[in-house]
Amino acid sequence: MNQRGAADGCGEPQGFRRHGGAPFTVSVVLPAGGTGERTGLPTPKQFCTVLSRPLISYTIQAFERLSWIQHIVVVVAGESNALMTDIIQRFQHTKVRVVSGGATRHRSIFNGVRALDAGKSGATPDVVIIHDAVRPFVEEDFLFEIAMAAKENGASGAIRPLVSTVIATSSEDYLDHSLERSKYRASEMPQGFLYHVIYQAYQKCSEVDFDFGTECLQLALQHTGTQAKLIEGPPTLWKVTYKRDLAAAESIIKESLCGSACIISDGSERSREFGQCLQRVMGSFDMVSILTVPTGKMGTELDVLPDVIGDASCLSKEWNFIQLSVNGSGLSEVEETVRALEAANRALLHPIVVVWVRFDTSDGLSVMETGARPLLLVELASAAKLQNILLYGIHLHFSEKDAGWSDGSVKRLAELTYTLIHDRNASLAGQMLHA
Ligand SMILES: Nc1ccn([C@@H]2O[C@H](COP(=O)(O)OP(=O)(O)OP(=O)(O)O)[C@@H](O)[C@H]2O)c(=O)n1
Ligand SMILES: O=P(O)(O)OC[C@@H](O)[C@@H](O)[C@@H](O)CO
Repeated sequence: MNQRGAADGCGEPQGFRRHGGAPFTVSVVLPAGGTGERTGLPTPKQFCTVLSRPLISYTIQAFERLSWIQHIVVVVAGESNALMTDIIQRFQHTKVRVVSGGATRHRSIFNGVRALDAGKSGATPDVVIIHDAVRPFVEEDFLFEIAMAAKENGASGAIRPLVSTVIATSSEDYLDHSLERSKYRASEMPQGFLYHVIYQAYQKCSEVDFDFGTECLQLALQHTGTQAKLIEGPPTLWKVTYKRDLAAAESIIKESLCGSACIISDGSERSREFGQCLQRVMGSFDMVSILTVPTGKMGTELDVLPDVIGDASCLSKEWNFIQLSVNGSGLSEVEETVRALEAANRALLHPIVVVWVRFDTSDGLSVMETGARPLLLVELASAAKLQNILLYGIHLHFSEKDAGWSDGSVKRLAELTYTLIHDRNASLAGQMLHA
């Protein structure tokens, strides 16, 4: 059984290690030197923002979080070098080096491969993974398979079934013949190579290869006789090519961020009961995990909340927060939650949602109706938005005379809360909605 290396005592990733065998090292080249013409956008697609973060940052994150990846070389056009350096700093990316790209994808990739040569990066990797920077959705398990297959076969590549039949056209654009689709596959990324295989392949490349080629696996076969092992990958390997793909990427990322929520009660009995009722209803919204943290224990010290927020080891990074307050002001506690999130730097990589649910049972005109409270919420939300924290308010009123909240009102509240968490609409931040 192969083991994925963990960082050794000095924090250096070990790379892969077979039982009793020598570990081998893996580094990555992310070609990102293109202009993204097919999107029709002025900004190259790898730098287009998705949920307030450049697309390339998601791809880098997919690799840097793996302890067995040693170095990540991002290859960008010369004019994007400063932008790329800023992205690395802003999103605190690690293991990343930036090198200049070339006029074509192959030229960019070769620049990246050369940058991994011993003299430049401290150690030539045994295996290099090449992955288009505009393919942000790549999972560790598949990368593991590609790297192992490259180690064992010299080269490996991701493939996917064709979704359209491939045809050959005559010089006058008539049908010449069509290919039997079942015999062909689409070549995708990631691809893996023994370092010396891809290095030699590029050294022997012709200018035609460099200027018109699109397939690294073919170069390895043609110039080094290395036949790549092909592995069918998941459908998530698709490449952002057109403008619509950016919208699709944002939708996928939003889905990945709304799988969990932390319900924070204000410690009162009513709030605890309501939190449990809301948890039950929210559970039907396939919220993967919900945690109720009574703020009563937190009091002014908030000794529990920072533990919950800061303890990323047991909490996914995608916590969303639903803060309940019954009759009390609640806004000061919401402010404490926002401060704790800021202190834990939890919104660095994606916007975090805090939904303040204020329900009151007063029969008179509550402060909410007077409009005094919403102003404070707007101010708090404006400041929070600067920290990538989206704060929304929902007001729910029911009379003490009622037996309690109706299932209908809780369901309505749950639907509204889930929508705010899912959509993460920055324009609605600070608004006090009514369930
Ligand atoms: N000279 C180039 C051209 C492309 N790429 C990179 O190769 C990957 C896949 O290429 P593609 O999807 O074709 O990107 P673009 O060339 O930018 O797209 P277009 O053809 O629409 O301009 C992208 O991450 C792109 O940035 C590169 O590093 N250097
Ligand atoms: O062809 P494009 O320049 O759009 O993108 C490059 C892709 O072709 C490439 O990533 C895979 O086909 C694998 O080689």
